[in-house]
Amino acid sequence: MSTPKFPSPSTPVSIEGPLKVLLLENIHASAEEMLAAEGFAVERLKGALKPEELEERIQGVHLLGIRSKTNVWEPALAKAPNLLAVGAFCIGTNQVDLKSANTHGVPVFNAPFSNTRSVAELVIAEIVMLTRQLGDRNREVHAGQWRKVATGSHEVRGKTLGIVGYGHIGTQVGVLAESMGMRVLFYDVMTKLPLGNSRPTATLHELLENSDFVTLHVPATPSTEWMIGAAELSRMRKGSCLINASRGTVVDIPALAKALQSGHLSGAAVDVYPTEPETNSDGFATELQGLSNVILTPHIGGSTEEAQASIGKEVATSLIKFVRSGATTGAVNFPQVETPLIPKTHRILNVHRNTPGVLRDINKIVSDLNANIHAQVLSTDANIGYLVMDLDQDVANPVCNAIAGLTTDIKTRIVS
Ligand SMILES: NC(=O)C1=CN([C@@H]2O[C@H](COP(=O)(O)OP(=O)(O)OC[C@H]3O[C@@H](n4cnc5c(N)ncnc54)[C@H](O)[C@@H]3O)[C@@H](O)[C@H]2O)C=CC1
Ligand SMILES: O=C(O)C(=O)COP(=O)(O)O
Repeated sequence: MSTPKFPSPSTPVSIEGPLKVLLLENIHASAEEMLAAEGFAVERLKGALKPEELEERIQGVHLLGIRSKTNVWEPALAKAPNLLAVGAFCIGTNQVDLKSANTHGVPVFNAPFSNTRSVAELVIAEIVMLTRQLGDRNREVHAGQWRKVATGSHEVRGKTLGIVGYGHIGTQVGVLAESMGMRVLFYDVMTKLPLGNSRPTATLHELLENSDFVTLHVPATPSTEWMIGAAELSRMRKGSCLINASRGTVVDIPALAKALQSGHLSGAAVDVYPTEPETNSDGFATELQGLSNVILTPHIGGSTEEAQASIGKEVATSLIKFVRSGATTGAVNFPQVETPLIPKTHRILNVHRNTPGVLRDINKIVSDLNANIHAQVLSTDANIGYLVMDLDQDVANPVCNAIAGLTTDIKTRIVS
């Protein structure tokens, strides 16, 4: 395990003027509206930022909003000592160095459910498109060719769908597929409740060998990196199809291209790629371009108006609750604390290194100032402790300044 890098601020988080919010990647307007309504100064950009660009733009930012593209790594976090939180307006948080955000006292909030149905519906559409070769037929007629064929076209009814990753998206795909008469298998590293008539397979290989369509719904983790390579593709049934709307690092694309060119696979639908452009004005190239019965989409699985509006509201709500009360419920990398504000008190939020004696030092500061603690909640993880403390208003500032001066302090602020 790498030793965590802790900042040592020695002063509380400084917030002069309105809270500065930077929203990237065309985050839905609902988020900007909610955050601006709180009196925050919101800047909203359409594209993602490269790591070196983010290191520049993040300086002075209190709340950062991203989607799946912008990487938030340690160098950027180290240049944003006043960054309070990151909102990942999506599901996946693999683009954020979660451990570094944790040790910098920065909770990361995402929207774990809001776009799952959108992805599931895209996958169902792609299963039908692939089995009827609609992409090719569509292109041919647009080009003035009339190629009416049944060869290689099949009904989905009675075919087998194999789902890799039976989570929020995979389960919805399974239910929708069953409603179309498909047989559903799934492979997951966790024991899952099979919905409907779906059935788990003991191994990934068992799923690959018994499916007409394989769809991937796993997160980007070390265990899923390149999990579908040449060996796995060769285990898939001849004439079967692969769908990837999870992460680009799950599938070895050159190997997929070879499996398609050889005719081993009869089609594929790919929505995510190992590297993707930061903005819509950038070009894009992949070995899959020009191959027949291959559907290529620009990471739009979650891109519906319904999903984006819902995500915008959900993550903005989490960020506002954290700013106003310190609630970390739902943060993917932080100790979970949520406790109601107490009238006529000032709330101190303190993130510290999880070493013995910190709470003793903090409570000594409080008792030396004869302060009355109305409420105190502490939650810890391996690296940090997160303390929420409600004090009499007249002592909160000196206590906050003294706590921030402790060598174990990571981030301390008073909830205004
Ligand atoms: N293309 C797009 O626009 C979108 C892509 N996604 C991607 O889809 C992924 C899945 O989303 P959800 O279903 O909401 O996540 P989830 O966390 O509900 O489900 C993921 C499932 O994968 C399983 N899993 C993890 N590692 C595995 C492995 N090595 N082998 C087999 N199963 C494994 C987990 O146990 C879990 O059941 C997200 O992490 C994200 O990367 C999500 C939304 C939109
Ligand atoms: O929700 C996810 O994890 C996604 O991949 C969606 O990504 P996006 O918000 O479209 O950049």
